[in-house]
Amino acid sequence: MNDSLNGREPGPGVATRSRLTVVSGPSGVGKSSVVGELRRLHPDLYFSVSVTTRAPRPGEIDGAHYHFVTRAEFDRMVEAGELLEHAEFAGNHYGTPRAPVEAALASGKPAVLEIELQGARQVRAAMPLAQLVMLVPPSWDTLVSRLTGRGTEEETVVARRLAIAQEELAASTEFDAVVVNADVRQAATELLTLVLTPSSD
Ligand SMILES: Nc1ncnc2c1ncn2[C@@H]1O[C@H](COP(=O)(O)OP(=O)(O)OP(=O)(O)O)[C@@H](O)[C@H]1O
Ligand SMILES: Nc1nc2c(ncn2[C@@H]2O[C@H](COP(=O)(O)O)[C@@H](O)[C@H]2O)c(=O)[nH]1
Repeated sequence: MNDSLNGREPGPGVATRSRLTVVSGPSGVGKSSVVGELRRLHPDLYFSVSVTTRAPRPGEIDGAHYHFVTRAEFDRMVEAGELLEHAEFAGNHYGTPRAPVEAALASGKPAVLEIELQGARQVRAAMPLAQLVMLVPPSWDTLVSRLTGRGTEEETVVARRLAIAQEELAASTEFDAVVVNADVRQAATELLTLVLTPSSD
């Protein structure tokens, strides 16, 4: 099967081996850190910028870290079918703009999404040839100290995210690959190999 559009038929002249990789994993495991390193290792990949209703953290830039949108705008995008997947996570809404991902894959560029579990499941259902990678911490205590040490969320939000983290880690068997984030550079190198490996179909 041709995998350029991850399960859908390509148009004429479309490159054939680009692939969508979903990077998921519990809050605080280091997804942004590892994907940031992946971008430094291979700037030519396509990295999706999500929309979110969450307020920006200090230092986050609209259009770079996220597209920060109102709930009304988020709902409009959902209604218009502009999101490839979307989910509510710990009180905020997040989604992947569809058009840029499809354009990247159609042009032959591997694309990388950094999203939570519900979204990963939606991508798997819509694009069966997408590759799902879960990033896991070396230990539960490490995850707790990374999330609390980041200092970006209040205690109640940290507790909420850790409760969800237990469910996310339990779903690791649904994923095609599991990468342990003990060292950011090492994890990004492993991820790069996965991202550049074509699907076997
Ligand atoms: N391998 C690592 N060793 C030590 N610290 C790390 C490592 N990876 C990430 N961190 C630190 O852990 C914290 C959480 O990392 P990061 O924000 O990348 O996680 P995340 O999975 O993207 O979180 P969220 O899903 O909540 O956005 C940050 O302070 C980051 O610097
Ligand atoms: N389903 C989606 N999840 C997303 C998307 N963009 C980010 N995320 C995930 O949300 C949580 C919380 O993120 P934070 O920036 O508030 O810490 C985390 O797991 C992200 O990976 C998306 O477009 N869809």
